Amino acid sequence: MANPVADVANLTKRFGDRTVLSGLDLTIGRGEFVALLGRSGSGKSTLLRVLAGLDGAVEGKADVHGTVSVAFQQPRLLPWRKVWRNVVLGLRQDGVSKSRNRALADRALAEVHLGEHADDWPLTLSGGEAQRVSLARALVREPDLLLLDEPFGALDALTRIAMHRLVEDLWRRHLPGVLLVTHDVDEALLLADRVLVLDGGRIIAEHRPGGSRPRNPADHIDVRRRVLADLGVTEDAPV
Ligand SMILES: Nc1ncnc2c1ncn2[C@@H]1O[C@H](COP(=O)(O)OP(=O)(O)OP(=O)(O)O)[C@@H](O)[C@H]1O
Repeated sequence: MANPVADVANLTKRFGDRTVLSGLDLTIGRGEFVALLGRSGSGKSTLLRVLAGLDGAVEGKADVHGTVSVAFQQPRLLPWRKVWRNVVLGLRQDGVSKSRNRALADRALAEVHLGEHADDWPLTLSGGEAQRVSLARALVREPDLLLLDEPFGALDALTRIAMHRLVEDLWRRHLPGVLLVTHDVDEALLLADRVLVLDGGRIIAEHRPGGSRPRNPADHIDVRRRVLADLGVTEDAPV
């Protein structure tokens, strides 16, 4: 693949005598939105942590070409810092001058439609708003690769739909690459160019829902069935 944003080859990760990732290969192209599905404990979060540079003790290659940011299932905001200060928490390590912080925070918060909440305290936010602050904190670094670790899992159904639209819109406008870990097959079919299934420490299947966006998962019933079969699920039940 030309000019990939992430390049993983023959990646192996062990915890003690347990091998979680085993010779895994994965390339994410510039401009691609990739979703990763897999059973609980299959190593999805482990792969994200390795790509985020949070866990370097691996064999093989896991290169990200550019900046990488992560948003997790829980927003992980510091309650004693105002919203905008939470957004810029990671910028110091990037060597960004403190004097630019407020402007960068305001811009990232505007991207997630929370401009008016910059001076609020995190505990006054709804769950969906807190998750959008977490997203702004990831966006403020202008990532080449955005890693999303089940970021919508804890949200109610309506907020989740709004977040899907927001993330798809952000990706389309200016995110070079997205890797979304999810348990929700429909979410993967809605958002991703490629849906990957992780099992036994490797990617065992790849599906491309295709079609025009915004998508309707109901238009992709055949792909859905194949993905579920790869996951070892025959019923239309949550994975
Ligand atoms: N720091 C660690 N020390 C030991 N084992 C770990 C550690 N982190 C993860 N593991 C193990 O690695 C395996 C994969 O974990 P991981 O969190 O990557 O799975 P996952 O696919 O993200 O699961 P889930 O869908 O439940 O979040 C699990 O068996 C887990 O217990």
